[in-house]
Amino acid sequence: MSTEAVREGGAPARAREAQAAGALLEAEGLVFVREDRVLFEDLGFALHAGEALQVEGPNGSGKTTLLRVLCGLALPEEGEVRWRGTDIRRARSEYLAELAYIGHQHGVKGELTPRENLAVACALGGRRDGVEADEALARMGLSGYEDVPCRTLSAGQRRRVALARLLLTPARLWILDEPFTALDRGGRRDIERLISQHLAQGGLAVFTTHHAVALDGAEARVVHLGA
Ligand SMILES: Nc1ncnc2c1ncn2[C@@H]1O[C@H](COP(=O)(O)OP(=O)(O)OP(=O)(O)O)[C@@H](O)[C@H]1O
Repeated sequence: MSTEAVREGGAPARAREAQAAGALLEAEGLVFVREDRVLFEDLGFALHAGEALQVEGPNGSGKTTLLRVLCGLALPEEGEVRWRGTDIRRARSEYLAELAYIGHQHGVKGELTPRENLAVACALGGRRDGVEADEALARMGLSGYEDVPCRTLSAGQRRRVALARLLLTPARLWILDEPFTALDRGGRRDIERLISQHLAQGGLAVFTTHHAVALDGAEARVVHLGA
């Protein structure tokens, strides 16, 4: 059985206090059991505007599962996730309108070009004013690759296409599963800056990673899963 420790986050009472103080994303008393194995239990935290949460733990400890619970894609045995004080199961469409989720499988379509992938993402998830797709691709180091099929790009370049969506999305909450995977050092730094800017503008971010992360002007709180 996996054990779970929460370095930051904690008791339901603390989550309720944080809500009173204006927390946007709250988890309270989350329990998730997979085939008799407790991945996490009594897990809670509260995130305010401008705050980030880093989910750490060894392979198989439940990081992706926790992100899926936070997105409403997996149901916990117990506990609830609230956005702006309302259980996400009761305010699903409002929650999804403010959420950008980039999963481990990042969803970039290989037969589409980077430009087309971003057009689809914007059609589905909305678009932030004032940023063009080509500008986002350039910022992610993809100038010159706008019109090639994504299947011809490297793993790191495809990950950059996926992350370019973050420059275009109007979403307030970013939930990112291993955003640094396959990126070189410059790419990792770009994503750290992107997350930092998002937080500075009042956004929230939850991410998993096996890397040390250096945010500018902010420090991510840490939830550690597993033994
Ligand atoms: N669809 C599924 N059906 C059954 N078991 C699953 C499923 N998805 C994940 N698991 C199991 O749940 C556990 C947690 O998986 P999860 O993907 O959340 O871990 P993780 O911490 O994200 O791992 P990694 O660091 O390898 O990405 C693992 O033991 C895994 O085998």
